[in-house]
Amino acid sequence: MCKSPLHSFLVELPKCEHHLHLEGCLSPALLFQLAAKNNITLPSSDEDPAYQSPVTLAKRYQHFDNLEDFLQCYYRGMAVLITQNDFEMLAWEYFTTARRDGVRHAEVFFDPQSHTDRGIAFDTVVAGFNAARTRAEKELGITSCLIMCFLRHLPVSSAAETMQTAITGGYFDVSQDDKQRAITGLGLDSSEVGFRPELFVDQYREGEKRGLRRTAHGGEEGDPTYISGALDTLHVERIDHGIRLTEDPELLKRVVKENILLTVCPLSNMCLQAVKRIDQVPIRTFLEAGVKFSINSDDPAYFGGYIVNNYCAVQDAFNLSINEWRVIAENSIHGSWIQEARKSELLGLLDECMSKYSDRLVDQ
Ligand SMILES: Nc1ncnc2[nH]cnc12
Ligand SMILES: [Zn+2]
Repeated sequence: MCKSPLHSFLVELPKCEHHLHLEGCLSPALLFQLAAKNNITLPSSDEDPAYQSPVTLAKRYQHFDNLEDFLQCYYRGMAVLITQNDFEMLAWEYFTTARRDGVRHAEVFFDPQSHTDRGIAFDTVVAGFNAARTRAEKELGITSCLIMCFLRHLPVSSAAETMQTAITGGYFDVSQDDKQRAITGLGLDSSEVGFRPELFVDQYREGEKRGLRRTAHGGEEGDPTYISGALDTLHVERIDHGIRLTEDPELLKRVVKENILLTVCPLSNMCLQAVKRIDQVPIRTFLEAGVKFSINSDDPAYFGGYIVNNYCAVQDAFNLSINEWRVIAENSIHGSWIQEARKSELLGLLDECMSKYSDRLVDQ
């Protein structure tokens, strides 16, 4: 709950989430539950005292030194995900929380290599996630799409193999009736510095040829050349994070001109020490320069909150007006990879929300 009188408005605002790692929704409670069910031995107290209980693990998540420190916890925790139902439970936990937070559409990442490397079949992962997506659309009214990420710290040959598995399995075949099996886009995540976007040009070219949507993490810890590299060589339509864009004014102008959406994750940036305080996330700079962005939760189980917590943190730090929030919400809808009819529906909901609250809240 934020201190702002805009709190209920922020909850009700129809939201699109574009930067959410499904594996980043693995709460300490679910991790312990799945470990017990699947007979997975967690690290002993000598190895890592954080794994004593869900409470000690939650405490460990309160401080990360940087992205690398977080990624170690993130990959280690995934060992408990084994069956299709585990992946479904994980995604369902996300969707139910997202609905509570007013999310209407979600474009979610997953990291297949972190599972196939442990001997879990690609289809087990996708089938589990897609079962939750189907249920979320039916029972919660949340539309969604799935974005397959390559782990940039692994050899490019592993990304190439993953791409081949998805192609052979027909997961990119947009003409198939079984739409829930489909993967809509490609993403690029994990350790950024030293793993340049250009390495993955072949996979992205192949994806582009097949009509896949494209995004990549960039400018989270890496300098602005990680952003320009992704635009130039991977032909991405969005940049995930992108906060270091402010260090290159010419590139910032290009991002505006080319209508690139940044998927900003304020609580993540603070937890991973990219910024010291939320007011150092360049929200105001982006709004003033006309850079389009959405606000997202990244890995909510690790970073102290889901999407509304991120909206509230931004509101507490920047005291935005309801019209500035309207711009953010509109840009999130327009930047979504959805059909025009769904966009119109969401814009209609936004209009309703604005008229309900503009009478109640005096615009600052
Ligand atoms: N914030 C982040 N940056 C890079 N890779 C990630 N994988 C999960 N969260 C990530
Ligand atoms: Zn991320």
